[in-house]
Amino acid sequence: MALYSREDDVAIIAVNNPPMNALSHHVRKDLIKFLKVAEADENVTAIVLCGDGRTFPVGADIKEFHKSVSALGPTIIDIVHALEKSSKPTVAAIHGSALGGGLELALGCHYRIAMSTSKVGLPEVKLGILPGAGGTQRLPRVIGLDNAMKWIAYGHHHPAGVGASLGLIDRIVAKGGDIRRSAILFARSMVGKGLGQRRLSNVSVPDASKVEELMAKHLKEVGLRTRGALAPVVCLQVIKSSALLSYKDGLESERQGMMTLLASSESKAQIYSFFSERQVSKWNAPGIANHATAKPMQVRSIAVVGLGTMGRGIAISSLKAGKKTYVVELNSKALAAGVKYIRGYIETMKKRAQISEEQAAAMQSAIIPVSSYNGIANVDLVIEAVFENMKIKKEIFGKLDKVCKPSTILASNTSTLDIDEIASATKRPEKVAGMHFFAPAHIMLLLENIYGRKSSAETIATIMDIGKQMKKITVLVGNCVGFVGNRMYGYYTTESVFILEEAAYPEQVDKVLTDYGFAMGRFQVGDLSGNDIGYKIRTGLGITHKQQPAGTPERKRGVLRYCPLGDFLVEKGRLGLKVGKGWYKYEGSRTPIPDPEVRKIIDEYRTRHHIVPRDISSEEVLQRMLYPLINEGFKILEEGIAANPWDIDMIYQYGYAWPRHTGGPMYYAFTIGLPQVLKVIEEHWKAAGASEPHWQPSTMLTWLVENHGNPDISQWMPLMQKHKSKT
Ligand SMILES: CCCCCCC[C@H](O)CC(=O)SCCNC(=O)CCNC(=O)[C@H](O)C(C)(C)COP(=O)([O-])OP(=O)([O-])OC[C@H]1O[C@@H](n2cnc3c(N)ncnc32)[C@H](O)[C@@H]1OP(=O)([O-])[O-]
Repeated sequence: MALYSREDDVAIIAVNNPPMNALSHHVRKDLIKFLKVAEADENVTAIVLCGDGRTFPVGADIKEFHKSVSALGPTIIDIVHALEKSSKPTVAAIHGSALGGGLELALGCHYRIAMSTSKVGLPEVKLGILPGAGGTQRLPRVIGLDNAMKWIAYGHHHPAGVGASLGLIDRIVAKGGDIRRSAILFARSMVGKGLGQRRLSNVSVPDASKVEELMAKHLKEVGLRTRGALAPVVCLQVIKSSALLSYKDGLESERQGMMTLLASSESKAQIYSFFSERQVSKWNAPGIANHATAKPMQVRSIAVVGLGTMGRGIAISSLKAGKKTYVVELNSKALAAGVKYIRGYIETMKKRAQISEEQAAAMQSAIIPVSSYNGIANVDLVIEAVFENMKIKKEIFGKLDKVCKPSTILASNTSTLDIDEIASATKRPEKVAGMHFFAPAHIMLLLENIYGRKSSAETIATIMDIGKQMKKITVLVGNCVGFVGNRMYGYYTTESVFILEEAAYPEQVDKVLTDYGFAMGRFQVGDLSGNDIGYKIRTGLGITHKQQPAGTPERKRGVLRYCPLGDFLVEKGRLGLKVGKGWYKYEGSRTPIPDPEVRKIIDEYRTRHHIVPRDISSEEVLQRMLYPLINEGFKILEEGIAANPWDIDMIYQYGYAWPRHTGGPMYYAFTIGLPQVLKVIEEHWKAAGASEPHWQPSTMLTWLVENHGNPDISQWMPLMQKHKSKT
């Protein structure tokens, strides 16, 4: 709802719809009603619009989208026009954030004042839509076309001070000031000053003459930065109309753009992503604990064992979260190198104004270098980040168990290994868990937390809480080889080399993936992370080409199909970007260049095995790259390793750069339709049989299709649970 009050001659209309003052239908009704009251009251000379509680309105109510209530009048644009039309000065008093429809309301006001700590922006593009309450037409009239294109096409939130420098905010109230009081005084001072030019629909766009040039510039940038997404392009086209058409016709173009985007699968995927991102923090470890009941332990200090690339990043994340951070290397040279890197990184963040001087000083003084395990006996949490080797990890956990106080939680940053086996090296398995960070750990937003069979509720709640304190998207999953992310990714890479054998070169596969929306294709990613990583894993499994006894068929490992092309590359020194050659060659930059040498390796291999390359469609490449991963996702849900499909999707968006506008692998499957996905998987399974088990259809996928067709993604788990409880 909204509340109406008077301070002498100034009317105050305050939105009161916790937690974020979203502009739900009942709020919109109140706003129109109170504006009429204020307009009709001859004792009112000015009107202040504000938000109660945490913030000014942060936009339309996203929960109403794709429901009929979103279109029920009054709409936000009706309120914008009522604010603008008012014969009395209207002032938006912004504290917290004014975003989306909230900022559009503020743009309807004749004046805007804001706290210096506030944020403003039109982030609709991140929901796959555009500012649909006049924002595309009104913002360019205030801050110019160039800035408006940047703000709207990328959807960033901007400090109020930046808004003030562009003329969007008329006055800034210093931290600690009283925004409502300032707005009342400001509104009163504007009475009788004339409102003509304060009504944005009367004003023209300042840099309208540069429209074509700006359009070309921004379309190019958007193409590179948000590959394959429709909303940024439609946003730009609609903003363009603000320079070319009347305000009224521009609004019509905005309305049409909004209809197109609202109907797109992209906006549904983005809205799903918005809620999924928040949903993952409401974790559940079935039979052990959940977010509502389990209490985290207070963690004041964290020790990071191993200062390689991962350990350094984890230590920086710990310092950023304000923890006393012990950094551990038994070798003094390695310790010094690690500490030097971490200290240098903090200074760089300070220079780039990413952190303040005080924060940098606090982080520097919270680093405690240690060269023996005894030095970390009293820490609350240890995160081990040494080599991916079970024997070494077990040795370390055994030692930590002996020296650390009984309450210390011991976590491993393993990306694939069995947490229960690691825990078995200790006498405190209830205090052992996995915390799988993604490189570089201080930058990547994903944290995949793993609970073991014996992890306690408190241990799980604590690692989830630490993820939140580190400001990561923290997803809880169960224990299995590769957990969720890498277990699924394994089949993505497996299938990619099968495609090379049969039909395509790396650049052709990668192009299909970048056209789909990935920033990089699978082979470019391989080169970037180092092809030797996969090679080491395959060596650990004893399956590389060189490890086989003479006479082993090159394309088989037991009954399984195998493709050794990746092995050949590494054995020829083509480790990837770091050595200037891998699946591609690199000539002094990170730009991948298709390499005739690689084609030769593939061609010779095909000739040796009498494979005649065939034409392959982009559709087949995409299906073969993505469907095995989706199929494995269903197996992961079926086994209870992930509690919900959105857990998997968030892991993929934040850990594997899955294009957000398609929602993630599981949501994408829902968009395509589960029956269609299953049909393709079954065809491959029929053709490949037991030699390619990743095509064996998941029981859950099959059951859902046979019994429910393509149920809404929110229903997958409830339907399965109901079915299981009956059988
Ligand atoms: C159909 C025709 C329509 C035409 C008109 C179009 C008008 C307009 O152009 C479209 C829009 O405004 S689009 C909107 C443009 N605006 C945006 O995109 C801004 C969206 N919001 C945000 O980005 C973040 O919430 C903030 C940065 C504001 C705060 O971050 P923080 O401090 O980390 O807090 P938090 O954890 O994030 O949120 C707390 C709780 O609030 C919930 N909730 C939040 N906003 C909501 C909303 N608008 N709605 C509903 N709920 C919303 C959130 O789900 C969570 O619920 P839970 O049940 O507790 O999990």
